[in-house]
Amino acid sequence: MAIAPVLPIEHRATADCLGFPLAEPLTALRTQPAADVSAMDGYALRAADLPGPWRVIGESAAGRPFAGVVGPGEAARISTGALVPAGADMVLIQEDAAREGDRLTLTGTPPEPPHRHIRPAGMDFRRGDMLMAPGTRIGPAQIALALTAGHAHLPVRRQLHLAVIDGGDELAAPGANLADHQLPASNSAMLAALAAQPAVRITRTGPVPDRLEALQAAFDAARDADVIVTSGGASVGDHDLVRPALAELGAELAFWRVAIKPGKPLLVARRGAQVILGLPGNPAAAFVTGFLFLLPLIRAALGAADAMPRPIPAALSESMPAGGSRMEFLRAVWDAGTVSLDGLQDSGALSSLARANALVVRPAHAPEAPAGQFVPVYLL
Ligand SMILES: Nc1nc2c(c(=O)[nH]1)N[C@H]1C(S)=C(S)[C@@H](COP(=O)(O)OP(=O)(O)OC[C@H]3O[C@@H](n4cnc5c(N)ncnc54)[C@H](O)[C@@H]3O)O[C@H]1N2
Ligand code: MOO
Repeated sequence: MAIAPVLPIEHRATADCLGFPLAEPLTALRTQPAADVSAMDGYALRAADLPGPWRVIGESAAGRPFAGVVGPGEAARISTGALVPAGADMVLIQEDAAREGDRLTLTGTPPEPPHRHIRPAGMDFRRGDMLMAPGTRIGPAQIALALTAGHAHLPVRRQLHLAVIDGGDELAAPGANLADHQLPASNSAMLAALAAQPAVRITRTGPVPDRLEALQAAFDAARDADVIVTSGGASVGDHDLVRPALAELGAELAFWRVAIKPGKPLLVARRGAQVILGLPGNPAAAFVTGFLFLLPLIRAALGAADAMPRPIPAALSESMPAGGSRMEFLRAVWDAGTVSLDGLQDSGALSSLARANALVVRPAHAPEAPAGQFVPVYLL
């Protein structure tokens, strides 16, 4: 992941930060709650005055506190979230009280301990508390926490610009009438969907024909992207033009080919700060390498603490045949801790990819694994 571009930090409106990793540590700018508040609707009074009765002298509502002091024998009507008035140290819930005019009597059981229905100042966090570490992914709860802690804006990396290019003479636009030598382009839409998130701005180009100048022009048009991802043309055939096109553009090849199945002809290159991922054209190979390489690259560039996908153990529902010379990522269905391999693992097959919700990892040269054995699984 050392190859990931480092995106600059900016301050973004907190409500618009969904999915962005936090770029700097976040400390609380305020204490929550700022003062003691009631957790229930009822009456604020003094525990020492139990068992009552009391005289109701005013009201503390959420956002409209009671200005006076609750003295001996007195009570204030109070609502959930309202400040506990000065003098009071107990909230009697209204179900345990009866009120007639300003006279309040105890009908049920008083709270035990007496402060049970009072949320003390700082119960959630205090000003200066460290709330979130850099790299934390901002989800719905993190948005609410940051806002409550007084942060209208958050430090995050700027949006990553991803350019996705479809290439190949056999590819046609969606919906076109097709001859047998043609098929609808689907990889760039699939990869764009895989990468889609608010922190990523995606542009798509193609299908680009198998001509060096056409591919170079597509790369050139995407020169401002942080990451370019192509699919197809990464292998060894006469029409596999990604490497030659990159060489012409002066991009530096970081590596080409990895010992995984599907996904062998994966290519990674750099052009200045830009990273180019050349994924294989076979759709399942494009998906698997997108999941294993593109998504971690995006997460690392955005500064996520957990850039790499994490496998979980799951039990095989049936035996798994011995593996070959490459590490494999097998399409499977995971259900409640058990995983079933799909019978169709050809890297050109999309039907099994669409059925799968998991990838089972089979190491190179793995012996046959019996049913019930735990294997590492990536949930999709
Ligand atoms: N002699 C060898 N042949 C091949 C090798 C090898 O090592 N030696 N590797 C094989 C492996 S493994 C893979 S994976 C493929 C990948 O090749 P490419 O990345 O060059 O992909 P293409 O040949 O361009 O296309 C493969 C396949 O995928 C379809 N495709 C391509 N792009 C799209 C798209 N955008 N949308 C939908 N489908 C797409 C394309 O039509 C082909 O059917 O190479 C093996 N060959
Ligand atoms: O490595 Mo390729 O993706 O299997 O057909």
